[in-house]
Amino acid sequence: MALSLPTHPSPTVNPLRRSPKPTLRRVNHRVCVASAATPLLQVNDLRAKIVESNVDILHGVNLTINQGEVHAIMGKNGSGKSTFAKVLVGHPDYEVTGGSVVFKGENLLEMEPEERSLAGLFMSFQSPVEIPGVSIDLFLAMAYNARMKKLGRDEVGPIEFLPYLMEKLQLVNMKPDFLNRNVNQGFSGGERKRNEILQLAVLGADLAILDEIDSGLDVDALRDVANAVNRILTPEKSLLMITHYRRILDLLNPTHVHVMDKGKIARTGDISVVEAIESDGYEAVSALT
Ligand SMILES: Nc1ncnc2c1ncn2[C@@H]1O[C@H](COP(=O)(O)OP(=O)(O)OP(=O)(O)O)[C@@H](O)[C@H]1O
Repeated sequence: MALSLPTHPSPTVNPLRRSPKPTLRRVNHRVCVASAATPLLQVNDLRAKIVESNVDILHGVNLTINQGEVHAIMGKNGSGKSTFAKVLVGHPDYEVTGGSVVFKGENLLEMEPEERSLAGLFMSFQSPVEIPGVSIDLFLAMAYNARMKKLGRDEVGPIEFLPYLMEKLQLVNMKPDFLNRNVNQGFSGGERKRNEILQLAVLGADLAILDEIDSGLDVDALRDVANAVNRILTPEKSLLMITHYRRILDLLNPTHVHVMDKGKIARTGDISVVEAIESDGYEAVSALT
């Protein structure tokens, strides 16, 4: 890795994170850090359409996420879950047609996708891209240093970055030889998901959006990925996950479960919402609003 010499302090302390002034509270088995004033993410009446076809997909999404909360969005296929997540990170396929999104007190919709990531938003994609010829360690070092540069901080050299990377690799229970693989090339479904979680561990985020991180995983891989997410999550970090399955919810203990229907959040509750979905189906649960 051709990187400049290290100049910032211990790499085990992620310099991308800024310390809040927390007060502790307990939500659903997790000790959370309650921000005194503003929510971490405040979405109001968000509307969006597909740029190419002009088809409206989001029809007024409302959602509030505070520091330390774990939110799950469920819903029928095609209800708009992934579109919502992609609109949050600024995917160019979609145009916001109404509403507002405030992230850490700032207007998220005015930021470029890269700025959103720098501000502390991370998203895993259902189908991550392959990058032939670029090894994972090099990719992660480049991504990490790109952030350092944007933040006006010194880049990190290999001598400092590698121990930091190895620590994160251990955190997500992956073997070092994984780092020599090219990004997502020839990866199994499980390896792709683990790679996404490794990226999250290395780059850090105040709000991680995980879109179907559990899809296609065998039971052992699912438990590994969930354990890794639990180890990455600290009390002041928040998670928004999209899933169809209860198993990951049991492992990640969401504080809030939402049901999306026709581009809106149709119902919000705790894990009992999942029980209602399992016994009565989405139609019945959405119709309760
Ligand atoms: N870029 C796009 N081009 C064309 N259609 C799109 C695009 N993005 C979303 N859609 C359409 O918008 C609707 C919502 O899609 P979205 O992927 O958000 O649903 P979802 O709730 O995540 O579904 P699933 O549970 O199957 O993943 C679908 O009808 C989908 O085909």
